[in-house]
Amino acid sequence: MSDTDNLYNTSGGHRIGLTLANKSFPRSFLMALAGVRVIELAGLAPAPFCGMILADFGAKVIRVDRTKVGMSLDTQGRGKRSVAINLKTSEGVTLLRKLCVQSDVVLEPYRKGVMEKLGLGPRELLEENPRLIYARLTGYGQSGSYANAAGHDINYVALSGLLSRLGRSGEKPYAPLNLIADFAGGGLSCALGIVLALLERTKSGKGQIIDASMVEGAAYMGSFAWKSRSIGLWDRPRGQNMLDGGAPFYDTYETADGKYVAVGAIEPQFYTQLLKGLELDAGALPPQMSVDDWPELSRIFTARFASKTQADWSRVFDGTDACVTPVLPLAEASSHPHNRERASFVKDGGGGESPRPAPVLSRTPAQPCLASDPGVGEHTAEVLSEFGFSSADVQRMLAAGVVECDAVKAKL
Ligand SMILES: CCCCCCCCCCCC[C@H](C)C(=O)SCCNC(=O)CCNC(=O)[C@H](O)C(C)(C)COP(=O)(O)OP(=O)(O)OC[C@H]1O[C@@H](n2cnc3c(N)ncnc32)[C@H](O)[C@@H]1OP(=O)(O)O
Repeated sequence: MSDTDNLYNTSGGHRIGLTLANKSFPRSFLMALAGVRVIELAGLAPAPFCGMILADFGAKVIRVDRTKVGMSLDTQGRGKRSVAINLKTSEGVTLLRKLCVQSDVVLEPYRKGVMEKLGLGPRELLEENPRLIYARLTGYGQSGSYANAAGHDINYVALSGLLSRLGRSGEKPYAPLNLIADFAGGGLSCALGIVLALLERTKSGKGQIIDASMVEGAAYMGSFAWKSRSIGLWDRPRGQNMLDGGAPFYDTYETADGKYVAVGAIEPQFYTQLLKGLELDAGALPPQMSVDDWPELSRIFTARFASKTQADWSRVFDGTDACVTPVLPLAEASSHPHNRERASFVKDGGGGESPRPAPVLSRTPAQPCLASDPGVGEHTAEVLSEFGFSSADVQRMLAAGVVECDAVKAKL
């Protein structure tokens, strides 16, 4: 039995406890980022995802919410605690500075200059805590002529160059959800920067500033698109190349029941398996790499795939190297046998399903918190007490509107 088997059961994806080398350990000690304290200033999507990754792998993440907002828009709040602070008061600013002095990482998602205006820029905070890692996650970075502009994922992907390559032939560029800049190039790459800075700090003893631009993070994530131009992968217009929907052997097809399958049979030996499963005679078809014949081959494949249901095609192709898989809706991904066997999805206390943190570390895997996400100010009193504030201090700040507490959720 592997360590992963011990960590997650294989029926519903619930964590059933941690047992390594026949010993039981408390949850927090075994995670890779145990002992790391993170202050995350509440943002829209990329910084919350970054904070959730850090929390999943064991960091203590405190989300700083605004006061008077009622509810949080953070859907990536797993494993975090929330403190609500009014940073438009000088005492709120002083309070945040005190939290940062005792922390390892501050993560801020605001437009360039916002933190400096508040007196919370890297100069001030690193002077008070030279070990602090100051992560700035923005769209355009801290310099350049767009640095002050508002924007969202689609704008950052556009400026990275990648959006020009995404979309079907003859159609306009198409942004695939907000995955590329917000999450791959933003939250995930910022988390990598933080982990790298934490690693480096073990040698230098010093913190540093991370300038995470989503334009650059997206472009970097897409390095393959730039560097594989040398082998002609992108010579044709958008949507007419091998990996962007142009090739019949790398595409999706509708099945008889209105569902879809994904085909990725690139190598000749896998392509042979695809033709075999489709019961097509290779000798009667144009060669696989005859680009001019791709539209014709696509029509043949389309007709074939439309003749059976998705489940029929799974029966044909499962267990072969044809590289054909069902296109699963989100709601069905966790119940696919392969994902179920690996417990790739977890259920939280409220029954909501989401992906288990990846990758799996053999000795110190992530253990996602299955409790409900924090409400705004749910942990204000608890966290401030941990940072050394007396309950009289907290009561005074509550009365002055410097901080807010969700009394119901905090069970005060
Ligand atoms: C009707 C609306 C429904 C909305 C439903 C939303 C559902 C979620 C949907 C998620 C969509 C995700 C989309 C696709 C994305 O791409 S998210 C990525 C967005 N871009 C970034 O994060 C890049 C970096 N950030 C930014 O560029 C900007 O923050 C922004 C996103 C353009 C928003 O700009 P803006 O609202 O003007 O805010 P900023 O200039 O950053 O200033 C923030 C102001 O808030 C203040 N603030 C912060 N914390 C506190 C606090 N605790 N207490 C009191 N005040 C606080 C700051 O001081 C600052 O104030 P000020 O300097 O403006 O006076």
